[in-house]
Amino acid sequence: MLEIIDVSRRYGEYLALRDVNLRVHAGEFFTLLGPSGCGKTTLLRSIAGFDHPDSGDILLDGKSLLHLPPEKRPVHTVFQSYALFPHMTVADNIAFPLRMAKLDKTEIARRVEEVLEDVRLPDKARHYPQALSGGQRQRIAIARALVNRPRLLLLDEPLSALDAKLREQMQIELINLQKDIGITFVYVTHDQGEALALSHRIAVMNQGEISQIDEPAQLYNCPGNRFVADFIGQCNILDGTVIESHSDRVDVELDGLGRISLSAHIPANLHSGERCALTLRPEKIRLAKQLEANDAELHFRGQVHDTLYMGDVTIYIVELGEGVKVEALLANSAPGRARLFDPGDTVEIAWHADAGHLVR
Ligand SMILES: Nc1ncnc2c1ncn2[C@@H]1O[C@H](COP(=O)(O)OP(=O)(O)OP(=O)(O)O)[C@@H](O)[C@H]1O
Repeated sequence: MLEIIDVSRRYGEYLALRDVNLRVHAGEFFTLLGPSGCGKTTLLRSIAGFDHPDSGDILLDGKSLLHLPPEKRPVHTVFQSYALFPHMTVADNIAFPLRMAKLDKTEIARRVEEVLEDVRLPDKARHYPQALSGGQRQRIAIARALVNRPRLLLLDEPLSALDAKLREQMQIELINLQKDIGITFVYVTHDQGEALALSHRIAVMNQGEISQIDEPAQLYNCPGNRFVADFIGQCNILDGTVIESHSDRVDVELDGLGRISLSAHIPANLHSGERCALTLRPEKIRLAKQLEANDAELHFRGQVHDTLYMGDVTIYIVELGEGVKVEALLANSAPGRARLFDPGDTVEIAWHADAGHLVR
């Protein structure tokens, strides 16, 4: 439905977008995720028409948007700051774009009522924005964006002004709202947790380029490169060298840990001598005083270096030798103690041979 084709944007010397290509499907909740300055807002503004690419094209249903000014594009943007008019009631705020479009009064009233139902605030029509909570204001801003029935809703960090509890509640509401109304969402955030929770697919951006586009679980479990592994969630990144690459497995010498053999999650065309890294999520690691041997697993012995008590879980940083440390995470399901092991304790750790994901 939305196609970004070879889009580049330069600000002076700085290349903010570099040959960006992506496709968003109709009805999809699609997220642009990346650290500050990676270009996600520039891309969103280019879709909205507030910025113009130097090269490339942006198509909606096969037609280029580039020659259209923002107000002529069938697209609406919701910003982090709600941008509601404080002197107007909620109903007047929502009606504003319809009045601009000179719709008749009964049609305006009908649509305002309908969209207030969509965002589940039908009784707030006569209130002023300052009488609403942050979450309610953002829902009204979304209602105002939806009232014109855009083909595409662009959302630029719309929840970042809300506190953590309210944010989670609004995330659930956004998922349900998008499902109910079926409009395509393109969402911008630097918060990886939010992206994983909300999106059908995520484009991870790094320095103006798309690093990987995938579904949340795929991005988390099978990162395509070190940047994605590191940016999404906690991750152990164990450097190594390819010893031998076969059609069905690869042998890798992990720095300070020795040789391992992997038969899944292997990048294509690895060659002997090439540097690589095993990416391994902390919750995939088993940790105990003693672990029974299991042929499917890789076993190591180490010493607890630090512990971090997080309430629900405790993170154990275990030194496996020669300065190689891994982070393992254990749920604190038993009541009472904050940690099972203390710094200095000798422990055994193990992970399934295919639990990690090899990247270049
Ligand atoms: N109008 C502009 N003039 C010059 N440089 C700009 C302009 N707009 C953005 N940039 C630069 O382009 C890069 C990408 O900016 P952009 O706002 O797209 O990043 P972002 O990923 O949205 O970051 P953030 O999350 O901080 O908003 C940044 O380095 C920024 O400084």
